[in-house]
Amino acid sequence: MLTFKNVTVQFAGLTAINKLSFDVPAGKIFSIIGPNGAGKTTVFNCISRFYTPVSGEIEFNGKNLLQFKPHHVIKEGIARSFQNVELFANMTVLDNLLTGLHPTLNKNIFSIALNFPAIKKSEREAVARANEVMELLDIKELADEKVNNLPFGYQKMVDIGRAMMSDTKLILLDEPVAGMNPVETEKISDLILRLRDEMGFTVLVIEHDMSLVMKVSDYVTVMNFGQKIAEGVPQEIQRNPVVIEAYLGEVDDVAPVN
Ligand SMILES: Nc1ncnc2c1ncn2[C@@H]1O[C@H](COP(=O)(O)OP(=O)(O)OP(=O)(O)O)[C@@H](O)[C@H]1O
Repeated sequence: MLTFKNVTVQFAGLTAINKLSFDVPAGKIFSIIGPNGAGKTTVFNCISRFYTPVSGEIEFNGKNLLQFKPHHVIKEGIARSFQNVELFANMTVLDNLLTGLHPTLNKNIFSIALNFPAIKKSEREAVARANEVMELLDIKELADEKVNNLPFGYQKMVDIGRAMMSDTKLILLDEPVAGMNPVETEKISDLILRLRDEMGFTVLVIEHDMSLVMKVSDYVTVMNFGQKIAEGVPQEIQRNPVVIEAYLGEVDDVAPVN
């Protein structure tokens, strides 16, 4: 579904990503791990089209992603949840979810001002989609709750819910459990599995929490200094000495895989 081919990104002499290649298959959970500064967020910023590589290709469903502007990327079916929850704190859960549709709505300001019937219809459809998403997330009773009254774990769910609002195929999750307690982490890891299994999304995750990565991932790519140093299923990654040295700590510290 998503392919990086020899992608290189540089910032004023610093190579943030160096000839990186990987393939994210449709319907899978694919994780990118690596130490701080390895280049993981830069990968997401290339996919979102905030950054443009100096060389290499990025394809999404067979299309050249580099031809698109950031708002077109969303229309192509790629949605992103950010490292820090970026919701409208004083707005309700329902209204925050509705903002997830904003980039895909194609209405001009005059038809909105004149309150054309087509606008009423798309409003109704948007609210219906938000209700569907809240049902999937099991947070329907929170629809009218202001987001800043919710515990952090629920705010993250709303953030992910917003990414589910449009016609999304690939969801990018940037450190979805950063700052969460174990109960919240468990809830989000269950949600990530449901995104794949019950809702049919493909998920690309950046995460430092190894228990989550090992639990949810179909495939893991490991980056260090902008390069891919390993790739495989979680069990292979957990045993790979190069990965252990670069990232996971001493060999003796790594728990055996069940
Ligand atoms: N806009 C930018 N301008 C200059 N340097 C940048 C920019 N974005 C990223 N970098 C640099 O590129 C390198 C990779 O950064 P990136 O944020 O992708 O790493 P990361 O693996 O996501 O790290 P972390 O786990 O700490 O979030 C770092 O050295 C970073 O300082």
